Amino acid sequence: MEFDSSPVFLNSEKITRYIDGRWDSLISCLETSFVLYSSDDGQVIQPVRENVTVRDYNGLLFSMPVCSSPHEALATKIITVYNDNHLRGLPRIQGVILLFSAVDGVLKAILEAPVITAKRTAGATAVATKYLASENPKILAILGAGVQARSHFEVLTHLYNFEEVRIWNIHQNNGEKLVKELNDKGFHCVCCSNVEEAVRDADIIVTATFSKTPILKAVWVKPGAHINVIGASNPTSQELDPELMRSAVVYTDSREAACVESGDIIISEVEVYAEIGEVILGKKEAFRDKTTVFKSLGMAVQDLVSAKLVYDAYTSDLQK
Ligand SMILES: NC(=O)C1=CN([C@@H]2O[C@H](COP(=O)(O)OP(=O)(O)OC[C@H]3O[C@@H](n4cnc5c(N)ncnc54)[C@H](OP(=O)(O)O)[C@@H]3O)[C@@H](O)[C@H]2O)C=CC1
Ligand SMILES: O=C([O-])C1=[NH+]CCC1
Repeated sequence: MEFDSSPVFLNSEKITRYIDGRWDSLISCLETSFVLYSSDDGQVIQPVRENVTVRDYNGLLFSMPVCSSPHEALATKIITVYNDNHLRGLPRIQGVILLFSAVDGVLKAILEAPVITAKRTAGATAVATKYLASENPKILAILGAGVQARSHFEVLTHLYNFEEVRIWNIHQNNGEKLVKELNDKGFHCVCCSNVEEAVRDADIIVTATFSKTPILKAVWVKPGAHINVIGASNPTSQELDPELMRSAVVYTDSREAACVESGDIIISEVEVYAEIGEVILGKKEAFRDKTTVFKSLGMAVQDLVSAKLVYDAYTSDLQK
């Protein structure tokens, strides 16, 4: 029997070709992944990710396995997160996603992780924002000016027509660089010199930084705003002050992960009200008129559905 076992290797450039301009398909896949995960009927098996600390170099190694029966697929994302890599001129997040057939265990593809991680995280935020933000949001504030800030800008301006987009970054020159890059493409964004100025009256806020301590305070946030908390993905880091966490209705992607991984939840001692999948399933309410927090940690099933979207587009292109 002939058996060609070679998996395809999809680098960032190829992935970008098959994922760019496909926000609606990606958002729809991610919505499905939230539903499958929160259905709790064994269709998705996703343990809490493992991580190893690289103490000497301020690094982490994450391993994120998952099986999705409806997709007949298995995946594992393996990434490193090195906080000081900007000093080396390297990305802080690197790695690969391995995509297997669940039917026979064949490794189908190896995909570079950064582009998918950027897009699927922003796409997941888009799903949460669609359910939790007020109708017709006018002001968007993004805290951070890195990879996630860019992909969140892209997806949220795809979904909404904002009157104002404000960006704040710890190093203002990097914030200004991003604002210039976006304005050169025809957008109109402003760079703010402090967080309070950036979030004043904002309807939607994104925190996408590597801060370990809170950067966003309750007193600065308009009641009823929706906040997507993307950073602080470990039990000792926070992006939001505990008062803000306690005054908001808190949603997350995975309750099981949030209770062991999210400093914003653990240190603030808040209850998770619902997984976003439970809201989509109609099991829990979406409080659009209250201040809401979506604590995003990132799930392997999001990587699986996104990798599959790219792989399927690539293989159907080959058959043309
Ligand atoms: N929820 C999820 O699914 C995912 C979450 N993440 C998390 O999102 C966050 C952003 O990741 P990503 O955009 O890829 O990273 P980048 O390195 O591209 O950007 C990081 C941003 O954080 C800023 N920053 C660094 N240190 C601090 C600090 N002490 N206080 C405030 N801002 C700071 C950086 O500013 P400057 O460059 O000027 O130093 C930069 O704007 C990280 O916490 C990461 O772990 C990432 C992937 C998925
Ligand atoms: O889900 C993910 O890929 C990550 N979450 C935190 C860092 C990377």
